[in-house]
Amino acid sequence: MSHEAWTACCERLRASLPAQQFNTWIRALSAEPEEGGEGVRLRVLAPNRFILQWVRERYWPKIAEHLAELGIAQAELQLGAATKGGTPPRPSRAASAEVPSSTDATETPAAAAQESPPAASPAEESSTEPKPRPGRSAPKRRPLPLAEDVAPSSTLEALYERTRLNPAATFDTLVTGRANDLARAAAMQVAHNPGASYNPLFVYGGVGLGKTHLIHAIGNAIFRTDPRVVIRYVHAEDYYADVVRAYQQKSFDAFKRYYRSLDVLLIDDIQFFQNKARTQEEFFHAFNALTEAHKQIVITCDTYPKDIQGLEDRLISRFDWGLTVQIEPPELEMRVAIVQKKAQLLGVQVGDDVAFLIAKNLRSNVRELEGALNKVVAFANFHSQPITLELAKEALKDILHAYNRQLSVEHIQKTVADYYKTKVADMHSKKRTRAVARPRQVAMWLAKELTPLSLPAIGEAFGGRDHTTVLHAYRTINELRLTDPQLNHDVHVLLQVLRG
Ligand SMILES: Nc1ncnc2c1ncn2[C@@H]1O[C@H](COP(=O)(O)OP(=O)(O)OP(=O)(O)O)[C@@H](O)[C@H]1O
Repeated sequence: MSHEAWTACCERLRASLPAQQFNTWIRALSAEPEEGGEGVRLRVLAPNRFILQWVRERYWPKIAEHLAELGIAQAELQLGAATKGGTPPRPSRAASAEVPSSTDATETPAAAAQESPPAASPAEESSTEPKPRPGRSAPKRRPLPLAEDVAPSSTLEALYERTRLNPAATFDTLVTGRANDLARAAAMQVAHNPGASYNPLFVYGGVGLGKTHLIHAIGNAIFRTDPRVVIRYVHAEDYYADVVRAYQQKSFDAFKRYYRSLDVLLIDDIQFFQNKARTQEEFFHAFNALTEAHKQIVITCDTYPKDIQGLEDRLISRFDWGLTVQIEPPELEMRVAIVQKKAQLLGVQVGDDVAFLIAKNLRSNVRELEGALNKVVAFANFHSQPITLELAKEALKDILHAYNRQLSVEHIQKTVADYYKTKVADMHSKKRTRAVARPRQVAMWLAKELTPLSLPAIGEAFGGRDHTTVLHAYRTINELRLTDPQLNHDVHVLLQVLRG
């Protein structure tokens, strides 16, 4: 009776949980009647403490409720293996991990490019303080340990918090297509075998194409397999801020100890190390120490290693040691799939026609796709209407209008040059005086907002500039719009003029 109840309970859980969660956490459990029990008492067994703790925190109330409805009044969750009925299926150590989303760890936001010297800027103030843990003895683990137990005093939440990972960015929530399948496969390999496969794994690609998502997915997968692995996600700007702080507070020992104590270092947007000599030096030594100890390093960047400007050769050559993979802009089908996946994650129904509308008009980056979907969902909520094609067109009319008018970059450049009384030729020139550079940045910003062109294509139209220059201009103007009323007014007027 109790075995049947357990089977029925599992069926209910299978129906109510995402497959990944069910396969990872519930299939790992087994059940047996308690000795001397009359078929109404059940011991549910978890094969290790990690699973025990996770199931207890997340699923046990629901499991107990189902069992009660199925006539099992007393059920207990314990550590142990089933003594009969075969070995329960073990959770897969494969990398398609799912980390429950109830932790409050947040993704470190990518801030705008910063070329200023390392003074105490707000970006540094808000950066994450390194957290050296002097009491922690150097790990002697090769290979990384299995998930057999977790120190009872450290809750999973606390361990997870230290990683700075975003629980929503997993392999499960990452849509795969031609644009990222190699990068994803390499990332899964690394997650499966940290420190032993590709070290470093270097992922590069344009803005908003999922590089950050991918390295969080690696971290989340490793954490799920073994929460004792010391993982840290850090944005390169925060690493830089940590270096500055260590310098100011003369705390380099603590800084070094902390970064070298990691088992997995996930460092995002390494192009921010450009021309920051001291940061590069520190990173060089941390890199060497970690790789020598077979600790895993994963790096993301917006360009191929050899194309990063202002980075020391010895660092660039090290980036080549492991595997370098690119993420490309997604093709239409993949963009449609991404919109649908994001809608599913938001818990909303979006028809193929709406997904297609968004995917067709927003081509260059996934973040924009997401932004458009959010706009449609917010619009529907606000008007209490279902998401139809008509509603989506209305919600996105600004974007579609810009797209349909096929505004050319040339037209934008001419309009901006007229407005600022400069020459169109200055849009292409290498001149960097403020009077020329600012209108050029405004024009780049407008080109990005009002045309479906990619950053490299916009850069090309502005005298063959690199896409990072366009990105920098875009971020600069976004920031200035918040702090400089005159510039904000200028942009507003130009938007009106160009949108007609
Ligand atoms: N293949 C994908 N499947 C699902 N979501 C994706 C995919 N690619 C990107 N995204 C989503 O798009 C958004 C932007 O991605 P992400 O921040 O990882 O880009 P990035 O390449 O790191 O950008 P940046 O260069 O600005 O740092 C995120 O919300 C991410 O979840």
